[in-house]
Amino acid sequence: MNNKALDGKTVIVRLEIDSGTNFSSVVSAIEAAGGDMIAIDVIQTGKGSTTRDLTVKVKDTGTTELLGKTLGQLPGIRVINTSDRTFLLHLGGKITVQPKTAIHNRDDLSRVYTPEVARVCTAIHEDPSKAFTLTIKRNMVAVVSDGSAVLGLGNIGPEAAMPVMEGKAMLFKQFADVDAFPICLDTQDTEEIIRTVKAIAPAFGGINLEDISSPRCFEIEERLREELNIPVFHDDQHGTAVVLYAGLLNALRLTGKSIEDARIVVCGIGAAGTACTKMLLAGGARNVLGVDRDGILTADRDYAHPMWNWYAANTNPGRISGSLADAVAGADVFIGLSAGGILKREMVLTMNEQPIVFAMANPEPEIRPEQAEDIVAVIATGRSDYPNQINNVLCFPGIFRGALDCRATTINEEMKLAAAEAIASTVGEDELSRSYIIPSVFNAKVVEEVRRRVVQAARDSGVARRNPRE
Ligand SMILES: NC(=O)C1=CN([C@@H]2O[C@H](COP(=O)(O)OP(=O)(O)OC[C@H]3O[C@@H](n4cnc5c(N)ncnc54)[C@H](O)[C@@H]3O)[C@@H](O)[C@H]2O)C=CC1
Ligand SMILES: CC(=O)C(=O)O
Ligand SMILES: [Mg+2]
Repeated sequence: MNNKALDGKTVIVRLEIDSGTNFSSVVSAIEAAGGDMIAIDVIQTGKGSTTRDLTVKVKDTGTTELLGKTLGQLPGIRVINTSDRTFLLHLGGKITVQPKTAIHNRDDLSRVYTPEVARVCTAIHEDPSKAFTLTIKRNMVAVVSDGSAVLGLGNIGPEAAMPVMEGKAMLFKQFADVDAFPICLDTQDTEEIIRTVKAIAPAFGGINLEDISSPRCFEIEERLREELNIPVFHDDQHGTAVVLYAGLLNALRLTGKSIEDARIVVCGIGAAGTACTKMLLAGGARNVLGVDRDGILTADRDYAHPMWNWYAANTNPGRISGSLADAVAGADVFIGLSAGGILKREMVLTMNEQPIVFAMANPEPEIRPEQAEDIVAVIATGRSDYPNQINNVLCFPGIFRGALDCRATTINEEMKLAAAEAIASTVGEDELSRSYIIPSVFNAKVVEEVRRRVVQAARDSGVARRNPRE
């Protein structure tokens, strides 16, 4: 994986500098290592030394490492630590739990806690549906991962998955005022995950499964959907599919292509790639080719992965076989949900006229926009630092806001389609351009419109348990 993708761009180096040391040697060492000093803060001054934080712009991880080494070799200087701004932002985690009211006196205490709280417990015992009105269940979603497919980083385990899940919880709160709590499980056993999620479900109004690898993710989601009466949504499958579909509708509109006639290559037939394909087929696509590590999936082969047999039977009508390069030649659309850097410029050059490239692997896309933007009609990635961010963050806050507001028992196909149409519709005809096929995550209209249409779809399809006030 490319380390540049993980780099913080600015690092803070804390130095202890002996009195009498010439500071210009520090500045020269930073420049020699390829850094650019942009600020100095004095943290502490003592008789024999001063502690300073230097904020330095760096090009990549290599520069950061060289910086620490070079400065550490200077006489009279000790490097206390080097931390980039991203790491500083993660110190102690990114979220907290806060009470809604303060406890000022014994009267407050006896109402929030014992003895008065017992009356509320009894009321819920008599009518369990009151958990929705009298507990955090009404607005609380569990973000559950087993750390097995974290972004494109792979099976890095539950502790390492936490920063992503905390990030998802932040996005839920900021964009849709949904309270969400990250739960990273120390098991990758399908049955144990199902049992554990069912056991914690009473506290939650919805379950957002995240970064669980395929094929286990399919069974886990299916079983939990059957066995729980709250929405269970595997974000990497359905959140991604909803946003992909919205972006593709607009990119096709811009290029004058039709979904029925477009040759669409989906690379990475895992959780996201499979769900995106299902949505494309439901939307009318007739010429989809799936590609994974062993090449194009074809019905001429038998796969150990049961979903791939389904996939091969429902795509690739011409039973083409071959590599990613073979699949991409003559294609109208490339959708990458696989691994960074695997789509080469030479391959893009073989695509049909006005090619559409959605390189959605995170953190490193299948191809960087700067490598292809001059030869494509539209390019999108999953990242926040390029235009056209096709990322499930455009979907999951609004779809859960809608589902919680109408107390939906599930999130069904009708609600997903409504969410996709809502996202696509927030880009007006006069706004649509090659660098604006999908709204920004900061466009407040997105969550509101997704919520509104999702509530309507839930009501129309009979899964809403209440009619929310507008
Ligand atoms: N932009 C977005 O909103 C989203 C992006 N993603 C990204 O998509 C990627 C896949 O995520 P999931 O489907 O959740 O993971 P997954 O582990 O379920 O599936 C990944 C699939 O990609 C295949 N793959 C890996 N390297 C490949 C290669 N060199 N050539 C062809 N296929 C290859 C794997 O064999 C596997 O089938 C990740 O990078 C993830 O960050 C996932 C969800 C949302
Ligand atoms: C965006 C996201 O959920 C992923 O890359 O896994
Ligand atoms: Mg994910």
